[in-house]
Amino acid sequence: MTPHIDVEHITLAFAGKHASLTVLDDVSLTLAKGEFVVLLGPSGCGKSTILNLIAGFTPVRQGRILCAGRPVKAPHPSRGMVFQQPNLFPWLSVLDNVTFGARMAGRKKAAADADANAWLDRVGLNGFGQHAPWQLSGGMKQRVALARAWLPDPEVLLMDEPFGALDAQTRMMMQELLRDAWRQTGTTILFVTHDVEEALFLADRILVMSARPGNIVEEVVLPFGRDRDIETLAQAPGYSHIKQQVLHRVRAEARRHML
Ligand SMILES: Nc1ncnc2c1ncn2[C@@H]1O[C@H](COP(=O)(O)OP(=O)(O)OP(=O)(O)O)[C@@H](O)[C@H]1O
Repeated sequence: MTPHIDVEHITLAFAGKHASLTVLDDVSLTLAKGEFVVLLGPSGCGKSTILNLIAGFTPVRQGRILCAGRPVKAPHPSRGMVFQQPNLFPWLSVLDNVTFGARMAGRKKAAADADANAWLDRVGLNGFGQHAPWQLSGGMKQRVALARAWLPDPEVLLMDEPFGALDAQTRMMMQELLRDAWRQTGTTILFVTHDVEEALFLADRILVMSARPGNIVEEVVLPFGRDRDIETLAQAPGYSHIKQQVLHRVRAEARRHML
């Protein structure tokens, strides 16, 4: 089967003041259509850089990236991005934040509003469309960011530690909400986190990266199926073993980074 996202032999260095910094060294990975893949790895190993390359924000210099068989050359609405900070426009209502991109792309307001309201409903924000961002909690703002990212019906969502700034309870609710939305839409997702339990709950497959220069050093296919209960997943056969395996690898790479 042709992969939906195909990252082939990417090497990338950033120019520094005195020398260049090689961040990615011959990285290859693929995502199948509708797959949920989580990237884990030490700080600075190049996880966000991979997302930026796939999004088209950072130009590919060595290697190539294909999305649905076509080379990625620039950002495109079919590849959405969600960041740790929701980055809402403070002067716009929740509804106008969600529809902003769609309206800039020329969609009629009534149609965009109808779709945005359906998304606000889906993320549990029914009735909040006319609120201002400052009237929302951190978790609610991030739900707006999810609705905004999903509104153009992207084929791929790139998520850079989207729940990293949330408290533990809110984070769990957001993880459940994300899994539900993903299962309904079938969007292909590449998700970056430092949290191994988050990865175990969300992913079909986990990719562990080495310390910089980053490369994929381990791939773990999770055997838990797609019906997962966040409260009982830890009792699933193999969970403890896989958690230990992934944690061990991530910590070993992080230690290597510190040396
Ligand atoms: N535009 C840029 N110019 C120069 N250096 C950059 C640029 N973007 C990233 N870097 C450097 O590339 C390396 C990898 O950064 P990146 O943000 O991809 O890491 P990360 O794995 O996502 O880290 P973290 O887990 O801490 O968010 C870092 O050393 C960073 O300083």
